[in-house]
Amino acid sequence: MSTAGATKLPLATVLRQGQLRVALAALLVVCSVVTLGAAWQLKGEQRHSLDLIGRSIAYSTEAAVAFADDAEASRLLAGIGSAERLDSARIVLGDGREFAHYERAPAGALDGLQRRLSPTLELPIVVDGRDAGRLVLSGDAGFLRALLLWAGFGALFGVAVTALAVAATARRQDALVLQPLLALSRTTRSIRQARAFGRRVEPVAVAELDALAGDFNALLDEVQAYEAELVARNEALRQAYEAAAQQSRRDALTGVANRHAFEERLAEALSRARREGERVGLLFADADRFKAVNDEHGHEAGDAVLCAIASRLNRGVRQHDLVARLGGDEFVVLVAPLHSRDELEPMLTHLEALVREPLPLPGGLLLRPSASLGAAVFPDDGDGAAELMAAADRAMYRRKHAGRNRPAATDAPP
Ligand SMILES: Nc1nc2c(ncn2[C@@H]2O[C@H](COP(=O)(O)OP(=O)(O)OP(=O)(O)O)[C@@H](O)[C@H]2O)c(=O)[nH]1
Repeated sequence: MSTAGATKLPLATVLRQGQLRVALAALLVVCSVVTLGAAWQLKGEQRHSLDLIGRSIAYSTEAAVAFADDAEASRLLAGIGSAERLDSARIVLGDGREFAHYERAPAGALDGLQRRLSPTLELPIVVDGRDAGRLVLSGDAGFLRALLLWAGFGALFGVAVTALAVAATARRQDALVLQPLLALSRTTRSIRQARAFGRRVEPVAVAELDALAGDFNALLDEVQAYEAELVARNEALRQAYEAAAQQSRRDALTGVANRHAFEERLAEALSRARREGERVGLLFADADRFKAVNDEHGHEAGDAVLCAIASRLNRGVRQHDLVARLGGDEFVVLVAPLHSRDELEPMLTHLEALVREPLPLPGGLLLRPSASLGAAVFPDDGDGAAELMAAADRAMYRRKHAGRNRPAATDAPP
């Protein structure tokens, strides 16, 4: 049976309706059986007593019939009939004539029904050994009416007691079954909405529901552990990604920015400078006679010189300037923002002096690295990155050819 789309009934309604139906059906069956049983039993008793009353009347009226004293017969019928609460009593003679008659007065609205329910009895009246007539009696069904009334009251009382009992049972079921189920439902919803997997369902009194709550909490334990594992994995991945991203922007030998990172920063600095109307300085540095260092002292000494140049350039620039190695023995410095190109010449001199500091190497070797630097300025020496790089490179070569390590003019006048 599919219940998709159908109106959903609350559990409380289903339980209460079920209980009420069962209780009322049981009440109806009990009332019916008790009432019918009592009626059947009473009717038997009444038939028996009507038989005794009939015999008594037949005996008492025998003389009146024998002497054709209908007045006496009627008096006797009325006396016994009213004392025994009969509906009616008649004496009918053998030729069919009514000899004497008693009829009680009608009793209320249900009198007709009562008379229909009344048992009847016919007895012969024997005078001197021959049939002189017959006695026709109709008993009193008032007891049946009373019984039906009592059954009705009993049923009403039973319905009231049943309703109270169902209400009390429903309250208990509410506390033991419905409320825990509703709490489980509320907790599930709030966990789903807030993704709060740390919440737990409270233990409950009913064993099966408590087992359900326990299973639910165990499931939450697993979800929480799984979520924590995912968070840890994500964090590890994020850190690995960041380290890789950092790594991809660093020069492996010297640790300063590589060409890729430098080109990005230069492009950003130029677009900002265009927007804000600022200047950007670009320094190009090339180690002097570096090949000779490699050739005379070995590749490791050459590497040490490259690392020293990188760290000395880094030491000599402002905090927000960027030193990068383009490759081989070539370095660049991004000076941004630059307020005046006059700032560059002292910077070049300072950096060259820093690079020239003696460099002790393992084995007691003492080298004096040197580098030639040239500068270019945006927008004076070029509008784009390539033009600026070329201008700075030219300035560096002029300086190098003018005599390594000696200050040289920049590519364009200030
Ligand atoms: N040790 C080392 N040497 C490198 C590295 N990359 C490039 N080189 C060497 O650097 C040298 C570059 O020499 P050049 O710039 O052509 O010449 P130079 O001797 O510096 O001459 P000038 O610039 O005219 O003074 C070459 O011999 C390259 O083999 C590196 O990572 N480590």
